This record gives sequence, C-alpha cells and structure tokens, in this order.
Amino acid sequence: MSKRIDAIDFNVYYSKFLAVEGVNISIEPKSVTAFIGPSGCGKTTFLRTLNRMHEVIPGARVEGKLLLDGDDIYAPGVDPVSVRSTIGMVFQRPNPFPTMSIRDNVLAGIRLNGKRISKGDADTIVEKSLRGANLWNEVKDRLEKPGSGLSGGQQQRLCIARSIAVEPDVILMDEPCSALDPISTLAIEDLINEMKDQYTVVIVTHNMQQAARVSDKTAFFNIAGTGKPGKLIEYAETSTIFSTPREKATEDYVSGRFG
Ligand SMILES: Nc1ncnc2c1ncn2[C@@H]1O[C@H](COP(=O)(O)OP(=O)(O)OP(=O)(O)O)[C@@H](O)[C@H]1O
Repeated sequence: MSKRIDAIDFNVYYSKFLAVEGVNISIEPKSVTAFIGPSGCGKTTFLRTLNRMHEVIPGARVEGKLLLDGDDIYAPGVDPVSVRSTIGMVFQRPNPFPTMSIRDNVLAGIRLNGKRISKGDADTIVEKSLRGANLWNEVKDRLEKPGSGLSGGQQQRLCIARSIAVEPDVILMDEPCSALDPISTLAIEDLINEMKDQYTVVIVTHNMQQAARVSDKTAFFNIAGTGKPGKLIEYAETSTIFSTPREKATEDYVSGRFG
C-alpha cells in the first residue's frame, strides 16, 4: 500500500555538521517525486533519512518529525529495521548478492526479515516480484544462476525486484540509472512509471530530463556555499518547476546556468 510522507521542520546532521536544514515537504502516495539540485546540497542525505538509513553512520542524527501516513518513524520504540522493510531503497550501483542465485536474490530481503515461507509461496513471490520489475521474461529460465551474470540494467531491475518482494509502501531510489546505459535507463524509467500505481516513489537524480520524464512533483534543493546546510528551495508539480518556477535559483538550475 502506497503511503504519504511528511517531513516537518526537519534537520539532518553528521555529528556537528548541519547538512540539511528546515525541510518541510509532503510527498504524495501513488506518485513519483524527484529530488534535484547541485552536488552537496543534501539530496542523498535527506533521502536516506526517509527510511532511517542515515543513522547507520556514527554521529549522524536528525531533528524534527518524519511522518509515514501520520506516524512518526523516529518516535521512541519504532524499530528501524521494520521501517526499512516498509520503506525500501535502491542504490546508485546495482548491488545484487553476487554469488546468490537470481531467485535467492529476490528472496533475500524476506529471509533477512526472518520470515519462513513455503517453496510454493516463495515461487509465487519470485515470479510476482520479477514481473513487477519487468525482468521475469528475461530470467525465468535461469533463476538458479547467479545474479552477477546479468547485465547492469538487469541487475538493477533485480535489485528493484528484491526491494518490492518485501511489499514495501515506499521505494527510495538514489540515482538508480547513473551506472546504466541509455537503453537500460529507459527500461528503469518505464518501470518507475508503472511502480507509482502501487508505491510512493522518491528518486534522486542529476539528470534533469529524467526528472522531467518520470516525476509528478520535483523538489529543488540548493546550498548557499561550502559548509552551509542544504535547503529545500522549491517544491511543485514537475511541469511547473521546469517551465515557470517561482524562485530564480530554481530557474537558473533547471536551465543549466549553474550546478
Ligand atoms: N558520511 C558523511 N559524513 C560527513 N558528511 C557527509 C557524509 N556524507 C555526506 N556528507 C556531507 O553532507 C553534505 C550533503 O551531501 P549529499 O551527498 O547528501 O549531497 P548530494 O546533494 O546528494 O550530492 P551529490 O549530488 O554530489 O550526490 C555534503 O556537504 C557532504 O560532504
């Protein structure tokens, strides 16, 4: 089930360094939201706070509220591991477990959560997840072969299959196409378009055309200078951000004048 995310007066620190300051944003369910902005403005940092991945870094912490359908994921007593199975993540470089079979890669998240499942249920999940990641037809005859034998684009779709196998509500993607060729990139973009029927999708991208192609809403982050915190400058419908943004900095960035 797709869920809504609300960040309220949200600050993100690496020890004493305030990396992202004062974010207020509401991310809609069943939609794709893109985070754009120049290098170092905190896109990845903020993305990683959305499923509590940020806090695995020693000294890293947050302030403010982060609500998933109204429930604060940072409230005392909330288990970060369960947050991460509800809010999945796909990384820049495809990272399937190299020696594991394609089938076991899809099931890895479920097994990590300690769930016991029958062979029949596992078969169903593997097929459904691989179909959901548009990979089934390409791998159905070699499910027992290692995941590392796939092309880069196929490996990334395998990682997407692995993240949807645990039936998350939200999928976070950190530049999921940056290591891929243009054809594989288009395959992933098509997939992102389909995924929003079921999930809340948030994607960090450096590629402006990609943001324009795949996202419903776009958040532009910026940074005033080295050592300064990144801030959310403007958040609106993607078509507005790319045609008639409210802020000059947004216009300069999307028209390629800086960044
Ligand atoms: N592990 C870390 N420890 C300390 N500071 C960090 C760490 N990771 C990132 N930072 C700092 O936090 C700020 C935001 O970095 P972040 O990687 O989130 O930006 P970004 O917008 O995603 O950049 P890019 O587009 O280059 O990936 C930067 O000043 C960066 O140096």
